[in-house]
Parts: sequence; structure tokens; C-alpha cells
Amino acid sequence: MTLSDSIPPIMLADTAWFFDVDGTLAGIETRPEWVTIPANIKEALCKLSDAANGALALVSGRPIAELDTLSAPLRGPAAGVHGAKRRDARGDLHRVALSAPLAAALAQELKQAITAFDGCHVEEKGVAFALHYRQGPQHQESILALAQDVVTRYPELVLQPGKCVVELKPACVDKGAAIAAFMQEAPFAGRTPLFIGDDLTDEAGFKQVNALRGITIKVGPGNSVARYHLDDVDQVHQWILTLVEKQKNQSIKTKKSVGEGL
Ligand SMILES: O=P(O)(O)OC[C@H]1O[C@H](O[C@H]2O[C@H](CO)[C@@H](O)[C@H](O)[C@H]2O)[C@H](O)[C@@H](O)[C@@H]1O
Repeated sequence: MTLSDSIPPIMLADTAWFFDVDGTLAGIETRPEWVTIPANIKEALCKLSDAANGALALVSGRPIAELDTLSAPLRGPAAGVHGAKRRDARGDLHRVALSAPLAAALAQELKQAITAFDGCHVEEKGVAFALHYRQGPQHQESILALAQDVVTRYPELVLQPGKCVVELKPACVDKGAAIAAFMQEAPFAGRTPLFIGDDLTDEAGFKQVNALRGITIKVGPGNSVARYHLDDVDQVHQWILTLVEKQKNQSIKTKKSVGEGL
């Protein structure tokens, strides 16, 4: 399958762009802190954002501060921690919070409990907790049981499974709700949404974008409600670079025809 077979032509300037990060813009690494986005892709994202008048958001399980570091110099609208934190195009922050005592008690309990499982670690995200077992895959079932036990006791939390990780996040948040909120606001409103992602947390985003008759692209293997598909992060990068090249050619043509009309 070639790229042009898999994804329909996109009206660049009419699109509201939503990008997942890990497994989509950045390859999966053993540790979350080892992840990078190549410089040419960050540059291409800045150009896409400019072409869309700023209607481009990262929508990730990571906290917004990490997204800013990973994607610099891009720093625009973003949804972090699966949508629990959202920075709109004006720079205003919208947050769902856990009570401070609950968050502190959970952090303490999870950090203590995970010491029983070598190779596993807790990523504390304030409002959510990721229990990683990529370096201790033999503990997958025990980690899932630990997470299940916590959500049974705290109904304000739900499980969010992912790639060698299970996360505990607030029950009311998902990427679909974050995208829906962006789509109510300038400069996203009125455009055709496009969301690309690779993981289970992205399925809520795909559902929302399908409901808005947008374009949904699943990266990599696995069942998905997304309508289109790319094989891996390298293909995502190639597709983004092709889009930017197309945008450049479109603006050269527009300039030429304006010049010819003079
Ligand atoms: O929504 P995303 O941008 O895809 O973020 C999902 C989670 O990604 C990170 O964990 C995953 O990627 C790590 C780095 O490649 C990998 O080591 C880990 O096994 C994966 O689960 C991140 O650490 C989480 O906070 C995100 O929720």
C-alpha cells in the first residue's frame, strides 16, 4: 500500500490538525524520557500550524510541559494527560484536577506497591499515574491487578491501558472530549478535523473525529475505528513532509497566479 492509496487528499488550509505524540510523531523508546521528535518534523509541524492559522494541537497522554519540551519551537494548543489538561489557542488552561490529598495518597501507595516489581516504574502526572512495565513484561498481570484494585477503591479514576503501560486517569477525561472542546473554538471551529494516533487512548479521539466527518488515521497494527492507516512512525514522518511540500507548492502557485493577474 502506498501513502497516496491510504489517505484521501487533504485541504491543508481547511483542516484542524490533531496529532498524538508517542508512537505517532515519536518512536517508542524503552523509557519515556528518551523520546525525541526529529528536528525536520518539528519544523514541518510549525509550517502546518502556520498554514492552518494555528489550528494544530498535540493531543497526548503526556503532560503539556513535556509536550512543549518535546516539540519546541512549536508551542500552541495542546491537550495533555489524555485531555485532563488542555491549553486552548489563546493560551488559557482548562484542567480537571484530583483533590491534593487523594493525589498524594495515590502517589505514595503506587510508588510503594511498584517496588515489588523489578523493571516497573510509576510516572506521576499530577492528575494521572502511569504504571510502566516495558522493562518488566513478566509483571504485566500483576501491574494490571494493582491498577484494577486502585480504581475499584477510587471510582473517580478509570484505567487507560496503553503500550506496556496501564494508566489511572480521571473518569471524565479522554482525547475525544479534548478534541470536541477544541472544535468549538477558533481557529479550529468550522474546519475538518484530522486526528492521527497509534494507541488505545486514541480510539476516543477517532470516534469523535469520525462523528464530525473528519479524517482518522491509525498508525501501526491493531483494531481501530480509524478509517485510514499508516504502518509506522517513519511513514507518518514521510506523510507530514509530503504535506508540507504540497503546501509550499500550493503557495508558490498562488503567488504566481496573483503575479500573473497584475
Ligand atoms: O498519547 P501519547 O502521546 O501516545 O502518550 C501515551 C503515553 O506515552 C508514553 O508512554 C509510552 O511511550 C514511552 C516512550 O516511547 C514508552 O516507554 C512506554 O512504554 C509507552 O507506554 C508516556 O510515558 C505516557 O505518559 C503517555 O501517556
